[in-house]
Amino acid sequence: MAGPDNDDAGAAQAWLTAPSQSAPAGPASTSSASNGSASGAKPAQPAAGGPPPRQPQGGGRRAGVGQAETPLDIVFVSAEVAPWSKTGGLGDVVGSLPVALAARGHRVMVIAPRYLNGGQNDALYEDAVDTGVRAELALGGCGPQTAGFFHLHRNLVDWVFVDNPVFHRPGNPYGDEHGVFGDNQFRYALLSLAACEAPLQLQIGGYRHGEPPGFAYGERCVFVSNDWHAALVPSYLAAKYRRNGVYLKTRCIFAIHNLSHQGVEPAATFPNLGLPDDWYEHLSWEYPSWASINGPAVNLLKGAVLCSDRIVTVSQGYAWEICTSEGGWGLHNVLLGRQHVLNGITNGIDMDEWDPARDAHTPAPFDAADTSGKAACKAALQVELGFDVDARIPLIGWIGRLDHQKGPDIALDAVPGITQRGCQMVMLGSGSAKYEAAMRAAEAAHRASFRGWVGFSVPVAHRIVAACDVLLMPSRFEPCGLNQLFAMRYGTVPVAHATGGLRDTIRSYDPHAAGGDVATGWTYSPPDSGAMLRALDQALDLRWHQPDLWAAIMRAGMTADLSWDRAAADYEQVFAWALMDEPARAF
Ligand SMILES: Nc1ncnc2c1ncn2[C@@H]1O[C@H](COP(=O)(O)OP(=O)(O)O[C@H]2O[C@H](CO)[C@@H](O)[C@H](O)[C@H]2O)[C@@H](O)[C@H]1O
Repeated sequence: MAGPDNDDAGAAQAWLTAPSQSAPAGPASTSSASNGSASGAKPAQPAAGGPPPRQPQGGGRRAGVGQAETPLDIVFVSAEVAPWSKTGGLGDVVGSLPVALAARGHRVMVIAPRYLNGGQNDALYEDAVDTGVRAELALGGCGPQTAGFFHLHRNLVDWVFVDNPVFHRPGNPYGDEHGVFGDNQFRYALLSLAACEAPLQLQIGGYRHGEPPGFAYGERCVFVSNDWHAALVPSYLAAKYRRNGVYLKTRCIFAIHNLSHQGVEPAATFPNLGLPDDWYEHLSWEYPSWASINGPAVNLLKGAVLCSDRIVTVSQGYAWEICTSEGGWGLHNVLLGRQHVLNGITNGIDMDEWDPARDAHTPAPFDAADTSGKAACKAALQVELGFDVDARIPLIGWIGRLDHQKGPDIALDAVPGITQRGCQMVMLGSGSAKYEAAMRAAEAAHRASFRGWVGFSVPVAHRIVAACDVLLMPSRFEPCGLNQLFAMRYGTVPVAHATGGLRDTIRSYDPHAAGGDVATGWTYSPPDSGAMLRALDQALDLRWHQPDLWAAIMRAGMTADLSWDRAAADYEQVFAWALMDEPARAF
């Protein structure tokens, strides 16, 4: 069996039977639900009384990239971005949606921290040059702060990295082996305020349509601030800038990738945010009764829901779920109040990075026309894992953060049942120590046919996605999910809990369906191992007894339009709506 891979920068990782190292903590802040097409290609719904929705872009893959009717200056703000600082799906999205928007003719800047942790990952920032600009930031009780800006122009996008000592420390972006960093509210307030300065101060914006470099984006742009870490951007724009006559024509879209993290801290921290006193009401918050702590608090994500011009989340299913008491994490009433500006846009995937015909991490190329390379990938992974090498044995995979959301416990509960069915299974994940221990125990008990990998390794993720027959996604909730999309592109059939983006993107097999589109996988409910095993049984039965239909299911996934160009066009529609309206909070 193979030992640990060392090809993933900065990752601590090991097969469980190899000498194991502790994995970096997963992302976390201080606190903390429709059927659809295979492509997820439903257009965003308009706000009530808003303009009619744009027509869908067509079902199949489009020959070329569309062009924007109105090129805009767009500024993304995010705590993580692939490849520099990805810890999960947020990094994937912010690494690829901006590229898709730039390819459509927009001028796009992405602003994220310049994380230096002393590991191999630091080298990724070497191509970014110091602009020499130092922004003085007024962050209230924290005193004046300085932010530097490093810049790299690549794939038509301006990648800007905010530099400050708070981003230079061992660990992952959000924490280290001791847990989540205690000053994350301050670190991401600094990022958010620096991001507001970047379009005004950086003379980098000259790359659109052959314009000469050397001028600023200026104050007529569209911000896309992502998740709680960038949730102060709409508040800063409204309270600090518009009140002073700046950014009057700018709009801010707030993108929710995961509502369970909201950036909640005690109310006493409000003065540290550098916001005027009268802004407190937008952020004020009482912990819900189910929270383990109580007392007055500030909730950065709540502020963004109230103050941003439009809100986007990453699937239509999730846009619905977060407006319910079950899926709203205490914010459903606030979200219901702004439902008229809330849209769900299903994520795409990076079709270059996740291309089975050109994947540098896998041993053999394949595509929908010829899947023989997939069999080679499976055999290679069986060798690597020390499993029997046999194409007939179903190989089942699971990849994700070891977090309650992703249902690693549900997957682990099913291990005895899966191995009894004669399958092999591999799990890749990092995060909670208790789930890591459970993976170790499962491997010890089922050494012939179960392997776990503790750590974060993009190459291993590619090898598992390419090799497996089935990918399990037992997530309790899933705003969009990317692994099911990667899996479909590699002919790996997803079996997933019918929730959020999983239900939107997987066309579930229905033996009673009369004609129509071929399925791309299975969805099941409720989110427990029994329901998951029943769906897996149906899938395996079909694989054995109707191989032609199984191949058609694989092909349907592999040929679905999962590209970002479709989603990028939907984002453009949201930008256009935002620009038609007055700012949500003028001052
Ligand atoms: N141990 C490991 N080694 C290597 N790679 C690993 C890994 N663990 C996870 N990954 C990778 O990290 C990414 C995770 O994507 P998800 O869609 O599951 O995102 P996540 O839940 O982090 O983010 C949130 O944001 C995204 C983006 O909007 C939503 O899709 C999602 O539903 C929402 O919860 C994938 O690229 C996956 O392959």
